[in-house]
Amino acid sequence: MEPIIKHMDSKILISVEQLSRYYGHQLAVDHIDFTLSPGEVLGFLGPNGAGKSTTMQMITGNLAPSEGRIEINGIDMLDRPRQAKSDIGYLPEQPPVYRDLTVDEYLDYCARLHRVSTGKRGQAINHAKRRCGLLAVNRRLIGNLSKGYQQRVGIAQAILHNPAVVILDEPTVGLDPNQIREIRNLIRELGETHGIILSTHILPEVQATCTRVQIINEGRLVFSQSMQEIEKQLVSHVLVLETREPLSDEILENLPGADRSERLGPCRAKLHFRGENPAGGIAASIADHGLGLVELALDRQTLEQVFVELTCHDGPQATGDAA
Ligand SMILES: Nc1ncnc2c1ncn2[C@@H]1O[C@H](COP(=O)(O)OP(=O)(O)OP(=O)(O)O)[C@@H](O)[C@H]1O
Repeated sequence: MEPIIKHMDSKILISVEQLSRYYGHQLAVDHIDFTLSPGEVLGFLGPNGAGKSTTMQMITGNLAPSEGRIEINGIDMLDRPRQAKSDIGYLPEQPPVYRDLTVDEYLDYCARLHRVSTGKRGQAINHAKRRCGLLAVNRRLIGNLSKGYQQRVGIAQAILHNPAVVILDEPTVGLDPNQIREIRNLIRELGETHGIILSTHILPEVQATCTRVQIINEGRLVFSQSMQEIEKQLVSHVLVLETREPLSDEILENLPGADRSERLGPCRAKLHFRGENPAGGIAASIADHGLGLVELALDRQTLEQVFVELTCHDGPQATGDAA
């Protein structure tokens, strides 16, 4: 059987070095460097106009860089664009599906565009349909399918030619919550056998799907970390406490395990702690004082807060995590 990734032994699927793109005098992408390895699902984030689409168009060989190098699976995009492109599957923000074709007709057309040989075409189409859950809609007109199924057809065309890298631009926009869950599961599955770049504005999507996150702001990469590293940083050391009866300053200052408190109202406060979560002792103390516990929960930092800090002009400056 054909291997799922043609060059699984290659360690780096995408290598981008000092990649830049000017539009006139405007520097839209400013000397960015990054790599993508097999099995990675890279969340590519940034505010509107940050340079995501420009970067993806350059990586997919649809836009010439002003400077820099792009290698796809060891093949230089500028020297050998046809070979480099053959290892990329791309789902643009607007899926390039033809509403008047059936799923089979459309995928056959795409397989020809991707130069899948006649002998392998049937097998490639069936494989893509199976992975994307499309076997039941072979003969349906694409225009009559739900948006979620149309998106699956878009993903199927991106993986038809068995590329090492799949690039997905906002793949869940406009889908309902069930469809979103299905497409996210599909992306996670594809991530096991391909390198994936996922561009999205939906931060919980990144947390649910990606193994690494990269943030671009004003053309520059300002953040690049594995999801594991991010999760560690998002572990909260703050509890939010709410009681039925007012909290006196004395009680607040003497809650067991809390280093410092921040009053949010007469009955509400944030409690900062180091080390183990002291919620058990605090709950017991509140009960001893007969104050009536209404809420005691971790105040979790979210990826959204990280994103805002790095990309909002009023927020703190980006730090040494810049790639
Ligand atoms: N064809 C073009 N001609 C001139 N300027 C452009 C062109 N395409 C993009 N730009 C500019 O380059 C910058 C980066 O745009 P780009 O579309 O890459 O950002 P983006 O991060 O994809 O934004 P969005 O999330 O809104 O799609 C923006 O300032 C944009 O206005």
